[in-house]
Amino acid sequence: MVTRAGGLAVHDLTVRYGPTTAARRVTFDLAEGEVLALVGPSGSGKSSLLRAVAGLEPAAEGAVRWDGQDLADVPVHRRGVGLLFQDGQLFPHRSVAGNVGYGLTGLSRRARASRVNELLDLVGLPGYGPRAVGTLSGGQAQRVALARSLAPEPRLLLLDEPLSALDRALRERLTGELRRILRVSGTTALYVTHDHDEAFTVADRVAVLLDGHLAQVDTPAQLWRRPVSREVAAFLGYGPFLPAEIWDGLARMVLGDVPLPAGASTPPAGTATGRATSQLLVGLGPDALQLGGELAVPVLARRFVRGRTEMEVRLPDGQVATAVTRGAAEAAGQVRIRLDPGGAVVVPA
Ligand SMILES: Nc1ncnc2c1ncn2[C@@H]1O[C@H](COP(=O)(O)OP(=O)(O)OP(=O)(O)O)[C@@H](O)[C@H]1O
Repeated sequence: MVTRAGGLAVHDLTVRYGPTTAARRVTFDLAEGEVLALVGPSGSGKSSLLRAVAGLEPAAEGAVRWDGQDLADVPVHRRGVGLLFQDGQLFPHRSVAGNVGYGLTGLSRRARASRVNELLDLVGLPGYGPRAVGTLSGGQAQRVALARSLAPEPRLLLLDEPLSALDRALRERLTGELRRILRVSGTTALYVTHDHDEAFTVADRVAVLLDGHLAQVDTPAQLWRRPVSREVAAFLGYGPFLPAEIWDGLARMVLGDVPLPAGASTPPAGTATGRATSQLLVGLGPDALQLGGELAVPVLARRFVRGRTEMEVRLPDGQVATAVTRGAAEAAGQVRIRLDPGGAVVVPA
């Protein structure tokens, strides 16, 4: 990987707690102004990595650099990083303005008040300065915490599950707002979340951490269309996986043909166009199976969510998959399904 001169460079970083290796030889970089999300299942090492970048956890091996400078001997408070956690932990005895202005030292009273107002505008809470923090809703409190962490203009903002304590509707709304706020303020940020949808919304690139190792770093679109492995695809929500063979540039399997990804100049390793092979898997995405095809399959369960019916069906090979249709649909014991090839991905077996 090419390490850019500017911004953050994490190189071969390993984080250990006694015998437990939480992150193993992780390498990535982050350009100034870029937002990178770090996603992965619970226990995959996301927080440990973030803490090591902040300097809250020592690196067992490897390096964290900013603009080429090794930060190993730079203490947390001199790294120029801002931190925002799940519970923003506002100072309860300070007003909103007192919280936001907390890290603003060396400014005149007037300049400080003006900067606080600017930040409250940015996070959508104009006029909230005099409010007691105890009177804020959870979403408002988290926005104040964000304003406080942005106030001193940290060169790097580290966010660890900043929205996960909020309810789903609020989380979805604030995710979009967070993206806007980070863009407008030009903030360089590392954003930890276990929710890939949140990561896709907020970040320019997404890094998938699985069991302590970095499995893939890509743009959201590229990650979704071309997960590098079954494990990454499964984390993103693809599944079940069905064995396939390549024939003339198509992955052929029991439910139909799936084109190899656009731009895939060569088939995945171990395969050859025009020759049968058992080296591939097709992962079904959430919309890959639609009602109204040829193949009759038994229905195991049905639910109506967000205006569409999702049916759990049993595929010919015995695996359980989800077939969807718009609107509310009744299901007798069987339905006919078809594959939408655009909703499936091809990964190495
Ligand atoms: N202070 C600690 N002491 C010992 N082990 C730890 C410590 N902190 C984390 N671990 C272990 O390191 C591994 C990675 O944990 P980490 O919290 O970094 O994962 P995570 O991906 O952030 O998980 P989550 O999404 O659940 O917060 C886990 O096996 C965890 O049990």
